[in-house]
Amino acid sequence: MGILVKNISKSYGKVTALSNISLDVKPGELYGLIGPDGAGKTTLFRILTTLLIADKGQATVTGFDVLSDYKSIRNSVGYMPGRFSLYQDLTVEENLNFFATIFGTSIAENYDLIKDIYVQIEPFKNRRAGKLSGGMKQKLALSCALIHKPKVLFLDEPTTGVDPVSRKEFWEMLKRLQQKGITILVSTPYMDEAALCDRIALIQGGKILEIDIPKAIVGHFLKPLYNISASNMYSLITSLTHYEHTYSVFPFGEFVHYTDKREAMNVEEIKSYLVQQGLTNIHIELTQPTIEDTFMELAK
Ligand SMILES: Nc1ncnc2c1ncn2[C@@H]1O[C@H](COP(=O)(O)OP(=O)(O)OP(=O)(O)O)[C@@H](O)[C@H]1O
Repeated sequence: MGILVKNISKSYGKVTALSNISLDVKPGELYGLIGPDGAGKTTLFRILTTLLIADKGQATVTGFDVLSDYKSIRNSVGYMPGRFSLYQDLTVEENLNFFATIFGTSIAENYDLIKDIYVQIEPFKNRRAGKLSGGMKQKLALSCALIHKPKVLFLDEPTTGVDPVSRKEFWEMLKRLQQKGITILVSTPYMDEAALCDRIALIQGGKILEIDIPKAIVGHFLKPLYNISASNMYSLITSLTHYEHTYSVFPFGEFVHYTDKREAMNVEEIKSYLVQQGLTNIHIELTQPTIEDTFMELAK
């Protein structure tokens, strides 16, 4: 009994935040909700943590219904919202004590579960939360979300605004929590983090584009994909955007990711077109699609 979402819809006035969303998260799964800002991720988290009521559809968390059993859900889940989950004027230790107290427990009682994470911020336990770095705030917020031993953990964009090293450490912590039997639903706008989940749902504009294991998601990208580079990135993108055979083009690190409308594409033809456009140092090679490519294609 993990999380079950069936045909959930939610609008704010004229804005449709979620449109007929269905998904299921298996017990013990690390499940990613992947999508850009405004995709509807926070709205879904708020519905599942019983802070918001959906307009339509049903949802259960560990078998409890979000409407009729909301009290049981609140006792058995941990929620780390994207922003403002900590009391900035309380110290690290006071924040943790506060969250433990409202759930009728103590830091000592559940220390085992948070130990790995908390030891890293314990040296700063007398520092106010408002004065912590992004990575430290994130560790404290996770400790607070875990202090009552939840069965399910909801993490809304936990790595947004966090440096790459702390992001990596954070995902390692999530893997360890998963091994302790906690079901985790995590949202992120970072496509590279998607590959670290057992399963992912790609979401945009309140709709699910695709659900699968990360490896299989890239299998949904069917066109040959090319890495193209040249002396001037800006005019490379502009030229390819205006090329009559272009199907898709977008910047990808030091390259442009390109697909062609034609069944059989002629690399030399593109090269000579780009030379005509005044570009030099042109390199074109086939490449493997990433989750980001698949997302862009499905969102088209
Ligand atoms: N209280 C609200 N009133 C009106 N519109 C809202 C409200 N909350 C969210 N929205 C709109 O609903 C849509 C989905 O927002 P939501 O916050 O769920 O997305 P998100 O994927 O979490 O993105 P973000 O990371 O930007 O919060 C957006 O268009 C947003 O502007």
